[in-house]
Amino acid sequence: MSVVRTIFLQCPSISPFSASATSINSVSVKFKVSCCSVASPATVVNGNVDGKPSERNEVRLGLPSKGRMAEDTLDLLKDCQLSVRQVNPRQYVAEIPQISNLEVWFQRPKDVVRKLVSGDLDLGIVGLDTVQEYGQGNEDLIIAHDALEYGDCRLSIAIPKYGIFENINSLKELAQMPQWTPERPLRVATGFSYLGPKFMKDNGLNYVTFSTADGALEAAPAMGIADAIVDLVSSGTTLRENNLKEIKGGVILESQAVLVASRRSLIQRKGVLDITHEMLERLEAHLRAVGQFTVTANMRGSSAEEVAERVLSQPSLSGLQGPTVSPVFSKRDGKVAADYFAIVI
Ligand SMILES: Nc1ncnc2c1ncn2[C@@H]1O[C@H](COP(=O)(O)OP(=O)(O)OP(=O)(O)O)[C@@H](O)[C@H]1O
Ligand SMILES: O=P(O)(O)OC[C@H]1O[C@H](OP(=O)(O)OP(=O)(O)O)[C@H](O)[C@@H]1O
Ligand SMILES: [Mg+2]
Repeated sequence: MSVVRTIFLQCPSISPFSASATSINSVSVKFKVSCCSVASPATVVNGNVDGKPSERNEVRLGLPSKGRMAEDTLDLLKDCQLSVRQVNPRQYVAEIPQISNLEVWFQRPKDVVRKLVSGDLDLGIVGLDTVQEYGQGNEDLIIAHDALEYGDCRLSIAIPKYGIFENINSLKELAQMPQWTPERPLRVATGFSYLGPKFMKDNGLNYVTFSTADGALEAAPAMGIADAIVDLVSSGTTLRENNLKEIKGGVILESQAVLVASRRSLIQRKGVLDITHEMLERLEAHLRAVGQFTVTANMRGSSAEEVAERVLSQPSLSGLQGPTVSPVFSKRDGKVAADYFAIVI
């Protein structure tokens, strides 16, 4: 448990002369991950030939080396008492002292996914969008934890608010626009060249072409390069500032950071399953504790039982178990007395 912040309570019914609340950093959680068999036939891939794990003894975890996920990932692991120790920031390999036999490798998010597929990494933390885009439905990739509660965004189609799109508010309406023909298809700019076309195809948009771009996609419609874009949206500010809008039925994927594992590694590489358990227990313990607090307050009373009774008379104060009540001793007129009791709930 670590102290994150202290608040002072003002609660007349328990008349505290002081109280503090400490956010709980972890609760006890036990996980069981099991893996049955490899669902897909073994393929020949770099570092992982015929489904056999490559020759190494260490378990490898890939983390984002850059971008917005990099710092948040290290912060989350630190909150789970899994501090990543990097000898120097230019080195791409690091360790987590609490887990022996684990190597941490810093890679671009898309390379974390590619290297999981190739067998050069066993575990990784990236956004679900990156797993889906670069994993392309590969059955070797298993989402071990699907909600690490940061990196929230959605992959969405956006179109201009103006011109021929002014009254278009749904994917259906977009698909039915007479403008799109084999000669003049809907032009979509996206960095998601797997998920974008797949979604359009699955939703019956036939006359569509895609162009790829790495950044500032929101400028493409105004520049006349594209009619629509498929990109990540979080607050919606970038779309708004560029006169674009999302449409009904146009969300391709809801994404946040996930822990992803290679199925073959879980089954075949010694230590991967145990390390995955250990990480899941720590992650879940931390995530479940978010928003829970331990409150310590000193209450006046004639006995511990009387104080406990008053606390328990308010179900919202009882907590999961407890309260713990202990006398607070002070010296008055040369005599030791306990007029107050410390409650912990
Ligand atoms: N605006 C956003 N808000 C929240 N999370 C986001 C946002 N944009 C992206 N993400 C999440 O963060 C991940 C990394 O995005 P980021 O833009 O930091 O890196 P990148 O796209 O790999 O790098 P770059 O954009 O420089 O090519 C994305 O895959 C997605 O899961
Ligand atoms: O809805 P918002 O909160 O405005 O966020 C959306 C923007 O965030 C991402 O871009 P990023 O900041 O990663 O820049 P990039 O285009 O260089 O990837 C994404 O590609 C959008 O452009
Ligand atoms: Mg980006």
